Amino acid sequence: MRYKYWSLDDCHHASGVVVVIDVVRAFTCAAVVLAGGAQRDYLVSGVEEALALRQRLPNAVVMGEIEGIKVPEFDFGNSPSQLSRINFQGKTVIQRTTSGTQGVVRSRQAEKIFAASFCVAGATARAIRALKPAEVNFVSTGIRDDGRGDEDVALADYLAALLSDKQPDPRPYLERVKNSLVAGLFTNPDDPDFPSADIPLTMDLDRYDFAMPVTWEEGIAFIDIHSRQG
Ligand SMILES: O=C(O)[C@H](CS(=O)(=O)O)OP(=O)(O)O
Repeated sequence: MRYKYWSLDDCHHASGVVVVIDVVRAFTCAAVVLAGGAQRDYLVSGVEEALALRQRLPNAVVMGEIEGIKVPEFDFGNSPSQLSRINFQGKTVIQRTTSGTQGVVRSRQAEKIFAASFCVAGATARAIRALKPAEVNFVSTGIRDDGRGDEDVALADYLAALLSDKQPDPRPYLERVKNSLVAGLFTNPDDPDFPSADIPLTMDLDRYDFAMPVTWEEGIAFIDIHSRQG
């Protein structure tokens, strides 16, 4: 299997099997709300788009952020520790984030997309392996010019090792999340936007036994419980 690495800047060229990665925090949040009972998690690019979709869909709530800060009109921010305390049974979630959902929306050449974080890593690797692809494309959505994004590249490296049957020790990969630049924002347990409890959740390897394949309907991307694999 061959592996290619992409960022938000060039992922519009990625084709075939594409794994869109956002460890801190969008796709940790996506897994949390699906595990918490959400029927569907729509992944959108714009704030207005998210709010308009909420108007159209029954039992819909919006979660996400701009640069990590909850949008006042949204129901929830982008904190997996806060979202893990909510019952999403019967709800449809609409998610808009600065990095993760943009990666999905921009990967328009992909034939198959998986949204991924460490808490669904094992199931994601199994779902990819079942497709027997010759090549896997990893989009690390957190990469920025200032050095941010190593937490996403760490997951790409870990998945590549898993897919190569190397039986990797996960600890050095998870250490990279802890030591990432973005993790340094999460020092205060009471910070409403960057609570310190979020980082341990983003490092909770295989917390959930499902992958998050993305489906498109009428031009809108979503993950739903019927698409779960792994
Ligand atoms: O809220 C987050 O963790 C980030 C904010 S940003 O990308 O660092 O501005 O968003 P996400 O899309 O979850 O990476």
